[in-house]
Amino acid sequence: MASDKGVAIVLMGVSGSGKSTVGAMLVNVINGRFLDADDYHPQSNKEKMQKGIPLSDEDRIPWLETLRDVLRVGLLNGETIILGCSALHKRYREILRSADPDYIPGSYLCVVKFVLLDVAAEVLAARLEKRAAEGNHFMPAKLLQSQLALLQIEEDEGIMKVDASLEPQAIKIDESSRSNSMCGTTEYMAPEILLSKGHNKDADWWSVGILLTEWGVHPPFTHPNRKKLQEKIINEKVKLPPRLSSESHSLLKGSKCRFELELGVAELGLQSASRTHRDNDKLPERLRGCATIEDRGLYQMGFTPISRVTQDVRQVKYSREDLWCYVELRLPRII
Ligand SMILES: Nc1ncnc2c1ncn2[C@@H]1O[C@H](COP(=O)(O)OP(=O)(O)OP(=O)(O)O)[C@@H](O)[C@H]1O
Ligand SMILES: O=C(O)[C@H](O)[C@@H](O)[C@H](O)[C@H](O)CO
Repeated sequence: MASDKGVAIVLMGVSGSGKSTVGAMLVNVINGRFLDADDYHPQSNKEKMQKGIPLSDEDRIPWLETLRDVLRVGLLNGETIILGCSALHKRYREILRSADPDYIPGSYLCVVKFVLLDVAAEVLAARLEKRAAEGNHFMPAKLLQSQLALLQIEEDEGIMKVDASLEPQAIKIDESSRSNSMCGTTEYMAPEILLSKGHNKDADWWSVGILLTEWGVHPPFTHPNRKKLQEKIINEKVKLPPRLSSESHSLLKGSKCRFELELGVAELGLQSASRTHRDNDKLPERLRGCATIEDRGLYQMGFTPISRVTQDVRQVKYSREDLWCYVELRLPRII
């Protein structure tokens, strides 16, 4: 089951950014296991770096594939793994993401998450020189430039960036930190995503609200022209038609409100979709096909992309009553 899959947090960054230091601290505060990618380098890679020669793709790819395999075993066992790994380039991160057996390449929706430890070059150089002087690491400071030259992240990847030039105790890795990634289906996107203002999990609540409105009433924002659609989402308010039942009104006016209907549904509602198979016996016969909403490949921190859910809902063509019945059955978990 997708919901039983573990999660991997890859602390990434160039040499000296603090992957081992921060990783060791992080496992003390979350119930997880720390893996240091350096421990998986073959001796030949270490010797090459020791000689001051940067690794090539040929050196890195088998190493990353080994890490991928190790991560996969952990994920399938439901573990939380913190991996300290440079993962400097997108092509390297894609190998690590493929540890998630359901990962669709290029989607970046995956239980393997990346956190970039961001440190100014001069701070890095000072750290590495100090470490080299202490003589307890194979990586020479002179390789720093080649590492910085290779480091590249793309906005779409939704990588969390943390300021790791601070003292280790002051470094905050906060899941609620704002992301600037923009991916998904426009109809379900919150205004702050469209405005690239940075967003947090509230944006997921917005999407759930849109979904429920679509199920219960009609899609609140539609327009054949994408730009016009975006303008509508940004500028218009969602209205709840009075013809809905009082039960539906109270559902839509749940306590964790967001916009005018204020659909108060937490991210848990999205996670609950993954448990659909398990709960099927609790559903009326006519609703059991709703299991098709499960798509293990499309999870991101327990997030089921709404577009996929609605697409499946449309395909099975349930009546509005059926859908409300389905939503209400999920309610105890959703709110
Ligand atoms: N936040 C920090 N503040 C000050 N010093 C730090 C900090 N983080 C790490 N260091 C020091 O910098 C050096 C490199 O740290 P660490 O080994 O954790 O980095 P790394 O990213 O794992 O490096 P590498 O990839 O080369 O193994 C160590 O000497 C460590 O004590
Ligand atoms: O991709 C790489 O070039 C390597 O992972 C390096 O980053 C080293 O392993 C590490 O920095 C040594 O400590």
